[in-house]
Amino acid sequence: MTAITLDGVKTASDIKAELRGRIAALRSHGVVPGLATLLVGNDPGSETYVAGKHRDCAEVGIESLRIDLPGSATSADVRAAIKDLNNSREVTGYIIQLPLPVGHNENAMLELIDPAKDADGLHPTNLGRLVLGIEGELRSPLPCTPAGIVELLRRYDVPIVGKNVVVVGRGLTVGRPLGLLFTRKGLDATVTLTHSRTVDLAGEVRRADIVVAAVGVPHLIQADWIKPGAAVLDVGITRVQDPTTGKGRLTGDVHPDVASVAGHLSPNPRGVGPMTRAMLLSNVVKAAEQSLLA
Ligand SMILES: Nc1nc(=O)c2c([nH]1)NC[C@@H]1CN(c3ccc(C(=O)N[C@@H](CCC(=O)O)C(=O)O)cc3)C=[N+]21
Repeated sequence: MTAITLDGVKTASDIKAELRGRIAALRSHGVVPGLATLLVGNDPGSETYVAGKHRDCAEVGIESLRIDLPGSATSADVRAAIKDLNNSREVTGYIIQLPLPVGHNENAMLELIDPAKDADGLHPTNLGRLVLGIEGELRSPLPCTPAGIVELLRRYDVPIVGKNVVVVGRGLTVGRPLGLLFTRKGLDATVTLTHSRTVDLAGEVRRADIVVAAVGVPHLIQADWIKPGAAVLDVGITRVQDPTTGKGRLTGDVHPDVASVAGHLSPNPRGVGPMTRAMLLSNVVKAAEQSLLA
């Protein structure tokens, strides 16, 4: 038996097709959604992701603006760029590409984002609304990777209510908000949030109906840890250099043999990554729709 592939590229493409119509409607009401990215330094991974976000915007009809600061930018420079983005009339939503180079206080910078323009859902107000469980998604953007994971499961009819979800990793952008999202009313999963000090990780994962691996340790999740038929989402990405060709390659957190045990498996790349980008677009469109109602 081999797992059903949770195809992030195809699903993201379906979502983009749906968004195109909503963006056209916004434009006909005089609202032009615009996404900006703020990138500091020149980490090659971050450059790739930012480029992808601008390509996606062009595909669906969202204007986009790219602000790139050199690695030598000071925290005052970053604060000034954030202030400009908050004040810009063209920018209806934006993200600060993480991680920022060492020496910058990421949480302090995230707090400076206008919560109404927070396309990543990482401002404390929006994370707070996630904790409070304020319903009506128009009210607050959800962090893109958690939202993308749930959307991918939904579109493949993977049941969530009452299921045991084991999340591996407690990071700000994935694990921690995902635990909050899965336990919301309506999703109603039972969540175990594991991390580097978890005593028996394999034992925890073995109880899971849904496993989300978001740690960035190549092939950490082994086939014999997986309950037969479980859904497995591979989120972590590590850039590894092929020893023979010297070419860069992406490796996920899930061992390839998991495909013979799992019921559903998201590949990596082409799984959660494209969904993350689709949810970013969705957050921008929702915020623009919200501005029409306000
Ligand atoms: N403020 C902020 N928001 C983020 O959402 C955010 C961030 N910072 N920092 C880094 C992580 C990582 N992330 C990815 C997005 C798309 C792919 C993606 O599209 N990956 C392609 C492969 C791309 C490639 O070839 O490198 C795929 O999975 O098929 C991956 C990872 C967003 N993040």
